[in-house]
Amino acid sequence: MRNAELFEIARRYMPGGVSSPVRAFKAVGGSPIVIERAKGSRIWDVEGNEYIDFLCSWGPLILGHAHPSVVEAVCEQATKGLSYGLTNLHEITLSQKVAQLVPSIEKVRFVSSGTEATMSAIRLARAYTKRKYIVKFDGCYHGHYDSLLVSGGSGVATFGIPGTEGVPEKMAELTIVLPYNSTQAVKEAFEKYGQDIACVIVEPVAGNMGVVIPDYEFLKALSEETRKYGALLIYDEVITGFRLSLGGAQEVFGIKPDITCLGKILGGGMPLGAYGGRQDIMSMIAPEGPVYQAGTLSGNPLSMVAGIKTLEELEKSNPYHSLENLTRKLTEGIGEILREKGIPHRINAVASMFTVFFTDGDVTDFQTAKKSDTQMFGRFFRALLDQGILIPPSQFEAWFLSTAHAQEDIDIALEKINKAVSSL
Ligand SMILES: Cc1ncc(COP(=O)(O)O)c(C=O)c1O
Ligand SMILES: N[C@H](C=O)CCC(=O)O
Repeated sequence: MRNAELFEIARRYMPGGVSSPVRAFKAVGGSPIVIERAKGSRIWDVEGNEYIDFLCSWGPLILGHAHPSVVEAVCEQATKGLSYGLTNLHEITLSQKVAQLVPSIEKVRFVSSGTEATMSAIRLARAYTKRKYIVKFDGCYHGHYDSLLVSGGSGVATFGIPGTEGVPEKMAELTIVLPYNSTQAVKEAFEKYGQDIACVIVEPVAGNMGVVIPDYEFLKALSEETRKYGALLIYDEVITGFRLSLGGAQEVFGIKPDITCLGKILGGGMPLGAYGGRQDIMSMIAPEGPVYQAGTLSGNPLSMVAGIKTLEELEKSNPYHSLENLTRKLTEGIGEILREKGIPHRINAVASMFTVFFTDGDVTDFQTAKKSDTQMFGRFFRALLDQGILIPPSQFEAWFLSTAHAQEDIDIALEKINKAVSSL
């Protein structure tokens, strides 16, 4: 069956035909492709069309699709049991590895998604500080937990959804939303509400309004203000963890948050999230402390072995420098193509994640990201798809590279992007 026919069936039985809104291609038009298989840097739809994949499952696949050693570990584990409901050997290995790699983490709790990680981290911060308010930033996305949907990025931004439908007003009122990269706004908020703020949660490099690079002074101010007022600093490293470096954004910027949320790469393509931090904070979690958080499938052995193998591969090859170089070649090439055609754009890139914004102004926060020409992005997306290039189906998301992408993929991709842009 063809993509469109299958998606019609999908629409009949799943809201919007999808399991997560961003997959519906609504912001770019046309019918979504339906995926059959993937390997390395390539992905194929049910019609047999091959694409070079820069979506990379929204970030987890830093080793590319179906990396042999990850697949082997998962297959081997599957023969030994899919879930135990009790502590397993692999959880112990992965917790040790996470504590060893991520500078701020002494203890870690595994959950099944990034959303669970941020939701639980907020609960923990509120319990630790005995305060109610949380601070988040306009255009940052931290999963779909009630308190964090306010002014969210990702699909909330893509579809222009307020993010508060179904969220009790009393809950939404406890979230203070500030502009990303505004040190002044942070200082003013702390002057006004400082004694009631439990935590600040931030994407240390924003990925969900498209990639936005943090001003170092802004990150420093978050650290200083939270410390000064006794609030906790939560780094949501669900995207940046193990993507910017083995120790994540906190290692790159040399700033230790109080709590770190992880996901995506941590599970190497299997469902996995985690939150961790200092001993004194983490010991508030049940059964050591009074903050309840649990999960039937938490610490699932398949996710654990996929995560362990992924981190081992990253440790072995330390691919960050070459990933960044390859990303630079791609972004410089795209920049050249767009410049030649006179198409206004900005490209924000950090390590192996980047976004091409169709705007003639710098993108430093959600307000400036929103100035992008989303109609142009839609045409660009579809022209690329026709050429066999898959990118995130929204202006407000990040493209990713993996270690499976080779120079040859970049050369082919640039040729195809050139053709696509000529047809716009
Ligand atoms: C920075 C960030 N935090 C949290 C989440 C939520 O993770 P998940 O989709 O696994 O619930 C995402 C992505 O969805 C994310 O990009
Ligand atoms: N931007 C989101 C995560 O980073 C996209 C994943 C999703 O919502 O399905």
